[in-house]
Amino acid sequence: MVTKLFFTSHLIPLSISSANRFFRNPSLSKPRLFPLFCTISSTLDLPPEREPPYGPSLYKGRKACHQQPAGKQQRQHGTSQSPGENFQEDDAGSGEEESIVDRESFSRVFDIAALRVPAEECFSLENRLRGHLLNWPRVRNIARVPGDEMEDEFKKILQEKTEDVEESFAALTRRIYGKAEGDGEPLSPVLYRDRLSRTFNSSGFIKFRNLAKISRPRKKKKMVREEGEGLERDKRIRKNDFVVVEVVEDRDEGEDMSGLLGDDFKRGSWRGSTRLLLLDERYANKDVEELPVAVKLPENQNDNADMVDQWKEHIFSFLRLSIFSFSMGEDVLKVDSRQSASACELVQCKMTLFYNYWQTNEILEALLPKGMIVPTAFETVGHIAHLNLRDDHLPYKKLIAQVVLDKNKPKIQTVVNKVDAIHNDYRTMQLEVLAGNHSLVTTVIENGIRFHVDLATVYWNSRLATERQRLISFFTAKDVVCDVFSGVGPIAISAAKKVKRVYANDLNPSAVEYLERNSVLNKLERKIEVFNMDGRRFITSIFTSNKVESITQVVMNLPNDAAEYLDAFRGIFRRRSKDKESALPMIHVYGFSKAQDPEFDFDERIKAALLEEAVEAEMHRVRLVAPGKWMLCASFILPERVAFAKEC
Ligand SMILES: C[S@@+](CC[C@H](N)C(=O)[O-])C[C@H]1O[C@@H](n2cnc3c(N)ncnc32)[C@H](O)[C@@H]1O
Repeated sequence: MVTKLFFTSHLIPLSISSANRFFRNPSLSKPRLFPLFCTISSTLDLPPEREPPYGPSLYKGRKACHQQPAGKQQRQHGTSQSPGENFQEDDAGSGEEESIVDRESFSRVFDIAALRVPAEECFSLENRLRGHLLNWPRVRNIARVPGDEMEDEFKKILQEKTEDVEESFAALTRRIYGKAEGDGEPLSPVLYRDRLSRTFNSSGFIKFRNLAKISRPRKKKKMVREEGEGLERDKRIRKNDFVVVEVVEDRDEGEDMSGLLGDDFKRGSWRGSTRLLLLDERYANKDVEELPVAVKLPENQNDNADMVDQWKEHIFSFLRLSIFSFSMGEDVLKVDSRQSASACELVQCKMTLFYNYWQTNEILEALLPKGMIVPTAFETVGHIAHLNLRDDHLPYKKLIAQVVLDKNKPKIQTVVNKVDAIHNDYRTMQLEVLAGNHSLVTTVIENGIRFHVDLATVYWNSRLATERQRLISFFTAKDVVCDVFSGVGPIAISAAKKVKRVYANDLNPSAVEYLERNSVLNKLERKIEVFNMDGRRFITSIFTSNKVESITQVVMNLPNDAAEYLDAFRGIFRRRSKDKESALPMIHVYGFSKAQDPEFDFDERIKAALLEEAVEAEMHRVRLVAPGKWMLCASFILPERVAFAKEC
């Protein structure tokens, strides 16, 4: 018999005395490494004036009680374990590094009321109860618990008329104990295998080669047995589970039938397959009478105030608590005469939300000192998340990185932070790996093109993807492109897909190596010629070679200095006759400006480098790279006077 259990209020804000408690490895929580943690008094206390928020929150619920490590030993001996613990060990078992965040401390248990309803009716009831069901992000309001599914064979037997109860039960026994020799009843595959394995000894496997294979039970999902608060439960917890719903049942009542039909057996199974419709948190621990009319009323009667008596009648049929009883002594399955196909019952549940449930900001808010801005934004380059931590975050950098990693796996495998501003010629970033694997070689897909990148040795900026697309959209199939500062080739290779030919250059040997690799990777190596030299030398040599006549577009993406390389274009055509028809190339040069009028400022720099006033550049603001600092792209046709200048 299912009974309702009532709990006292559970909305107790948790008080955690020190963030050190969130560290799994005690050595990492030492003040030596994280000095500021010692000063944190409480991260999960709500300010007194604030109500606990509606919906799931780390400020609400009970903390799941855990049995600390000894884990593996306990499991081997079949003793109890907490969900959070199992969840973490599953992770550890899958080869993950041990986390410095104590994930278990983020498990929260909430009391929830639910209607246990016949499986086949749950969707229509879900519709009908809309507005009264649990509406928490990412939590389905239809829940399943172990033992809620009845096998078709049993269902068939139970559907048979009750007069034939003895026969039904005999059939059931035959199926369970395999006593069906010669009576024509097919055994279930499990019983069939069982009988085979009992019929043959180990050498018999030779005769039935597949027997070993079919007899081997499928790898079971880990079963966890937990004992706590006077309740006993079985449940499966998969690695990615972030919520577990358990029905709270009174263990003293009725017979303990677990084990009779397998570990998942529960009394509820006998009434057919069921599902739980989780009711809104407002209805937790409420008595039947306290439930809203809409939940209790039969359909189409919601607005009829005179139907109170009918409601009451309905409540009793709706919330019937006893459906079947099972008499072991008589070996007879008795079906309660009040059984109804649409019987529902109100049950109390425990819903546990695990670490995986909470979002990055919720976890970091709990971990970091009060008032600290929570860093949640990051850039991604392939499998790498790139944080830009502020100075006050630095004492917590590993913790922050771990949470970012946990919350963004499997896409993110490595979390890094920029150690210093970019100073070097190759524009590479000094990165510190904070969490995850230490490989900075990754694959990025941009506009359908794959690039291999080693962030330790080459430049890459995913934020420029749109700009690169904009630029390439101007190119045509007739163009010949010259990329002076090409890096690993995001512009050069994308352009090569569209244009006639590309000459790509970079000073950084590693960038050039990746550029070549990426050309091959994208099967464009025949259209790209790669150079490894200083940009100025490259401009001079390419324009004095016989390739010059064909170059129509020049890209100069080195925003810090590119404008100052423009002087290399002075006199590049001076050995040519002006009469000879040669197209002057279009130049796209990038630059930064902090000026009030960035376009004017950049234009001045271009004119100064070219020693030419008559430059008609079209300016485009690419993005604001820092407050008041713009990245710009100036596009102009190389003035004839510059190209044919006699002096350099
Ligand atoms: C801002 S990155 C741009 C790379 C590429 N265009 C992109 O969008 O990713 C500038 C590139 O110029 C290269 N570089 C720096 N100084 C150079 C020079 N003097 N000559 C040629 N390349 C240079 C760097 O190695 C770097 O790869």
